[in-house]
Amino acid sequence: MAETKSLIPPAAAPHVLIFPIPAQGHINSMLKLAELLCLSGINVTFVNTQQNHSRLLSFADVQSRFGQFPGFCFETIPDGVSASISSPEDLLTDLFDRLKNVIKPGFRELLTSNRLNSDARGPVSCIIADGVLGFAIDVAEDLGIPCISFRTISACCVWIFFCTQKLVENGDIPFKDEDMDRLITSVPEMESFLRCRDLPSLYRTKDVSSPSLDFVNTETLYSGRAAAHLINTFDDIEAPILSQLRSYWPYLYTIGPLNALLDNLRSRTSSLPVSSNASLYAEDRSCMSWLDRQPEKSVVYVSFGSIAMVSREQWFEIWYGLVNSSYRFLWVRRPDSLITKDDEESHIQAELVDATKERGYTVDWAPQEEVLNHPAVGGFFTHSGWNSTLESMVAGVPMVCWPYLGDQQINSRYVSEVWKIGLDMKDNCNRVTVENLIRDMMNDKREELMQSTGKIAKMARKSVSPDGSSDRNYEALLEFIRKSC
Ligand SMILES: O=c1ccn([C@@H]2O[C@H](COP(=O)(O)OP(=O)(O)O[C@H]3O[C@H](CO)[C@@H](O)[C@H](O)[C@H]3O)[C@@H](O)[C@H]2O)c(=O)[nH]1
Ligand SMILES: C[C@H]1CC[C@@H]2C(C(=O)O)=CO[C@@H](O)[C@@H]21
Repeated sequence: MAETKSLIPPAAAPHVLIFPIPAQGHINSMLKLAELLCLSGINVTFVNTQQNHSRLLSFADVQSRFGQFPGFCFETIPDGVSASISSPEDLLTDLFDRLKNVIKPGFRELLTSNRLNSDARGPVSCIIADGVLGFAIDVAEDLGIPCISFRTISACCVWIFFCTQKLVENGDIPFKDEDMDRLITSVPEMESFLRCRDLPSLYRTKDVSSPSLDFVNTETLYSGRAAAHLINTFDDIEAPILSQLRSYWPYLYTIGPLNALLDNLRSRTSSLPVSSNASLYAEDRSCMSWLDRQPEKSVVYVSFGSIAMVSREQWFEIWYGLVNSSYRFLWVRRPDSLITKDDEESHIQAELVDATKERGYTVDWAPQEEVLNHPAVGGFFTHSGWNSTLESMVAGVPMVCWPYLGDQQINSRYVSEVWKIGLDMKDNCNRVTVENLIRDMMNDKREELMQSTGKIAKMARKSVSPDGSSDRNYEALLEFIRKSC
């Protein structure tokens, strides 16, 4: 990978505009890409919606992280602030409405007004937009510049969305029976292990033309119009799927795990220690000193990402399961993640509170990448969001997976059946299962899990090191961006 000594881009450097959908998992990976491009001497404008931008300014030190790059700047567009969200269905519907009615016109206005043109960095020469924002491709076409589509989920999930029509023709969806363990054979490369329950959660609908599934399918097909495609994955773990996708998307650059690629480029180009914090929530760093006091590999880290919501019943099953497993735990309880009904009383058993004081620690939000790399952490109880999955792979930490929505159902199947780096608790949230799987991860099945975890972590590091697949693809991406300027 070419080194860049100066952080000031040359006068004729390309100007890339990066645009994620307004969600934590998407902003995290796209900000990593933004930093990589800055380190490679590219000018970058990063577009956030207003609300997320103020949260980033409040909770993540993005100003000092990006202040060192004179070629970088943030822009904001309106987001259409929504009422409080009380269910995952509301969350998706609300997001899709805001994308259509507020964010899309705001984005077009930003690019077609003079706001960006008076910029000393020159006009935007290329857009990198979230893979589900097809309208950005239209805007790029109107401006006569290329749009690169960045899909932030796993390649295996993208591939399933590609196969929706086949799933319908084969009668696999909508599900006709209650047997969620039925094998699905119409997704090439997954015939031997894909069950109904492993399909992305959007397929759990009686209506295959439901707005949410329709949105994702339409966007997946539409993104074929993009000039190139990025996925935050690496070839070693998803090779068969990637060769299928490459027959549709010839310029598909796999550049993951982005957190590891960024660490590598940072260590080669700059000596400043920088944090990757891109949190939309206030991080509680007190958990790091708590971890410092725990024995090596003794703690189960528990976090279900930025979107998942748990019912009160699930919350208590998880809590009992953790306590009954007897392992130490650090649990991220995002304040907006617990679904409560007004009439519910909170009788928390003293035994739970006492056991938590003794061997548990809870925070609203944690510095997750640091936590996963802390020597005291021995396992990750996760919702299988794609960033969390990659971060765990890189840190070499085995997982217990409790998938919630979207790609998480298929990610957890790959974790348990293909990569064998974790155990899948899908659709089965009760205290006994939690207890048993935590014990399996931390003790009974630890040796076999650690063997595969070690192998995958090594592959991940190799892919981002000089001449690894992701490193080479990143170079090819730079070449593509430079040619388009
Ligand atoms: O206490 C916490 C919890 C999480 N994180 C970070 O937040 C991100 C969470 O991302 P992810 O694991 O992908 O989960 P979600 O926030 O749920 O992400 C959404 O976006 C992802 C990328 O598209 C999808 O894979 C998920 O299914 C979708 O829910 C990760 O980088 C974590 O390191 C923290 O920093 N602190
Ligand atoms: C909020 C969800 C809608 C689309 C995103 C997605 C994708 O297909 O890229 C999957 O799950 C979530 O991350 C997003």
